Amino acid sequence: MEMENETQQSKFRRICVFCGSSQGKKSSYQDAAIELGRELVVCKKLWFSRSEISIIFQLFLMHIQEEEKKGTILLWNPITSSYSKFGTFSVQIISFLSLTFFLLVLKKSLILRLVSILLQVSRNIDLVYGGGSIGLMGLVSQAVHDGGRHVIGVIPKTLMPRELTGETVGEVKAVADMHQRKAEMAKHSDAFIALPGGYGTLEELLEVITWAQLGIHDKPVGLLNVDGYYNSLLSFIDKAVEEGFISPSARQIIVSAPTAKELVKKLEVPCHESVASKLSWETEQFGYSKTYDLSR
Ligand SMILES: CC(C)=CCNc1ncnc2c1ncn2[C@@H]1O[C@H](COP(=O)(O)O)[C@@H](O)[C@H]1O
Repeated sequence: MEMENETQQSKFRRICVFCGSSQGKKSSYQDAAIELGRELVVCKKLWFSRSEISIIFQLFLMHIQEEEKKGTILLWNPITSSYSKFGTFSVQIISFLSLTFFLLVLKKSLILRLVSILLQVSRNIDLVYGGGSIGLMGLVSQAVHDGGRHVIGVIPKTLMPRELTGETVGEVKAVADMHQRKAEMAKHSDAFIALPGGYGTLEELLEVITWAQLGIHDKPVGLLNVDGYYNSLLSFIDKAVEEGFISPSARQIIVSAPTAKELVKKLEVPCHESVASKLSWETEQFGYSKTYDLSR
């Protein structure tokens, strides 16, 4: 039996999340931020690998053999209407039959459903974000931190006073300004996700899309379209494609989904090809002497 996709372990080590410094009016935005945080930490495992099945049955067999040695396993004999002890041969027959039953008779979907209820596996993705505990930023960072993953907040020195950003969980990276913040956030991440947000979120999102278009990085960019919040932005982008301002291949840079689970799953699949040749991000234009290579 072919077990595709044997593991759900993520290919991403760190994801950068852009989101509102406000919580938004609907509770669904806040729920989505928490759900995204949890999704980075853990996901339901949907598959057993062959080696795992074999281990489970070995353990099952060992358990039955132990019980059989103790003589605690009794078999109901309908002919004599009495219980008799379970022999080693019976143990082997039962183990063989149950294994065959599991692998050949039970439907794959049923096995998967059972397994997805029973098992959880870590995604183990760390978070990079704008720092602070205000708005959706606070909710997503707290969820990742609570899940035991590393959180890196990148904050410009001028925003560091707590009354502006609130208490930050995890590691704080102080940077000179907003430009350096975006470069640092991008450099330390393997993918980007935008939750609902305002000007700041839009600016950060559009910048990483533009960088992908220019070939500065080829990291996936996801839009968490909670309750259709970004529908009008997506329509506008489609209009720009129609009118010839955005190329159809550059349109593919944005991957969107209504839930965190679907979005992270979509991002795991290689999505956009490098739209332009790879460049190194020269930040001299912003007054830095250092060259940032965003490809990590
Ligand atoms: C001075 C002031 C109003 C500070 C508010 N406090 C903030 N602290 C940290 N990052 C922020 C703050 N406001 C906006 N940002 C940045 O802009 C994004 C959110 O902006 P917005 O709420 O979508 O538009 C965040 O990802 C973050 O990178």
